Amino acid sequence: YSEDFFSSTSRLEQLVGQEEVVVDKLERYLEEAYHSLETVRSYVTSFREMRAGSSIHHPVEAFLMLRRLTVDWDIVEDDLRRQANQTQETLRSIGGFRADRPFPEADDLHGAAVALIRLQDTYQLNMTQLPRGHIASFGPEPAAEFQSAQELTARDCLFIGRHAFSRGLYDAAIEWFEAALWRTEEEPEGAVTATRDEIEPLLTSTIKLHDSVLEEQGPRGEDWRTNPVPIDRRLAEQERYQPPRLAVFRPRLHQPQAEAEEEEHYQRLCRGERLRSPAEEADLSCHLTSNDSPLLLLSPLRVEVLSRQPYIVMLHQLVTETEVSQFQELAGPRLATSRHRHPDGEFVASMSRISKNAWIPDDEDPTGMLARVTRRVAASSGLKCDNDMAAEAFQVANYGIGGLYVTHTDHHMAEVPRGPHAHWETMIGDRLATWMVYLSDVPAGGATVFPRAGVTVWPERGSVAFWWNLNAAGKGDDDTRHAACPVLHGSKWVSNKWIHYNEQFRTKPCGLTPDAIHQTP
Ligand SMILES: O=C(O)CCC(=O)C(=O)O
Ligand SMILES: [Fe+2]
Repeated sequence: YSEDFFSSTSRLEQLVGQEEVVVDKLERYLEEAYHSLETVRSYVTSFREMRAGSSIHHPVEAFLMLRRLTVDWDIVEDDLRRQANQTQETLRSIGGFRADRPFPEADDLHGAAVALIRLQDTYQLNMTQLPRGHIASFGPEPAAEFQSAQELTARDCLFIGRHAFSRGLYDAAIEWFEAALWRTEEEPEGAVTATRDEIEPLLTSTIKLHDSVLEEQGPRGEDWRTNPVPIDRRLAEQERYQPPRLAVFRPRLHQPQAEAEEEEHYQRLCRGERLRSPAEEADLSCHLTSNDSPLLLLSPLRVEVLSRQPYIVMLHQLVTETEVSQFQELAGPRLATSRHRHPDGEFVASMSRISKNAWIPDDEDPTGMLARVTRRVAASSGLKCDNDMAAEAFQVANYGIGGLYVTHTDHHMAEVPRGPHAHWETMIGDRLATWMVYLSDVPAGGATVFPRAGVTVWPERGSVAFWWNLNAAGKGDDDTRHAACPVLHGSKWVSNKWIHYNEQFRTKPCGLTPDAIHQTP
């Protein structure tokens, strides 16, 4: 597989530097080309002026004409030839530059189109504003707005619409084709990127298909999606599309959810909606604790309890600004497209996890920073982290625009492990707890959400989300199912440390009941 660009902002930042080199070459070429073309232009102008007014019977005109066709012509020819060489040279130089390093391919553009479709969907972005590059933020802070320097053209909207169509997202395709239509009207004459004639038939046939898919197959399936009601008024008036009463959304927390329901919870939490009632949130609080660790005596943990059951906390400002930067520097060059575990135990590149990540063992950090933070993980969790069986190496992840991680559990040993690492996994036990530090603020989107627990965690640079995936007896708690929301604006970096069950048996015994849970720090 080739390393893509769209799945991480870190990679996109490198790409800006690369494009700049190409643009510098083009700019130099343009300057030289304009210079050469100047002599060609003055030759042309000189002839035109003579034709317009004077007569060849004038001796000066006669002289000038002969000069044009001899001396001047040599110069023009030289300049044209020089320019041809420069064109060749520029092509060669840019070609060589591009061949030496990775440049994006069609897949990257498709990835970016999918990201826009997904962002619009998850955050219910306003379709009259998005094509103009205007988005509003979602987050704990007061709403902010982000305006891009450039806008999407009619052709861009058409491209994205086609993309939505080919993925069976007929509702989104219609919205993008409609956007393409009104964008054509805003484009100045002479700079039109797509025409009505091109878009309208597509829109019409998509609406037809939308309605017939909805009529025959329903609004949602494996590989298609439509609006709940047909676009065609006459079809929409049918009895079956008359909702008897307004469908009210009622969150159902702390119980297994069907896929569509979990998705609904996920999207609402990503947008910052509250799914828990005030009564359910009443027992949440903040406290300071040194968690019985001498390491935290002078600077206790600043714990914000986000959920009691499952126990999820934010440990505010536990990693310093310098450490955060060091994490990113260590991980940057090692980032590779994230993979996920295929049912047969192998790891495959993934559309359910759009990010790049890297694993960094503590002893590969010559500064000793990772080892120091690992000791802080142990102190703040009260768990052993000092060998390979107790805890995994830090995993650092960087998400791209629209980058996400679909809902999952971090524990994965409800079934007996299979695949090449099965023996090792059985020996170390499942992932008891997750310690995840945010290495960046995210201006819009990018929250970590728990659809069943009804919790949204907003990224905060230097702060740590910590939760228990297993109960005290080592059984997986599926209410910890969680996901990373798509990044709407910004760059999201996190680093995880997963702490395993079996090595903790001396300090974390089972509880008095089979379903006792840990609720520290
Ligand atoms: O990035 C996030 O917010 C969550 C990441 C996560 O769940 C994971 O890496 O397992
Ligand atoms: Fe996770």
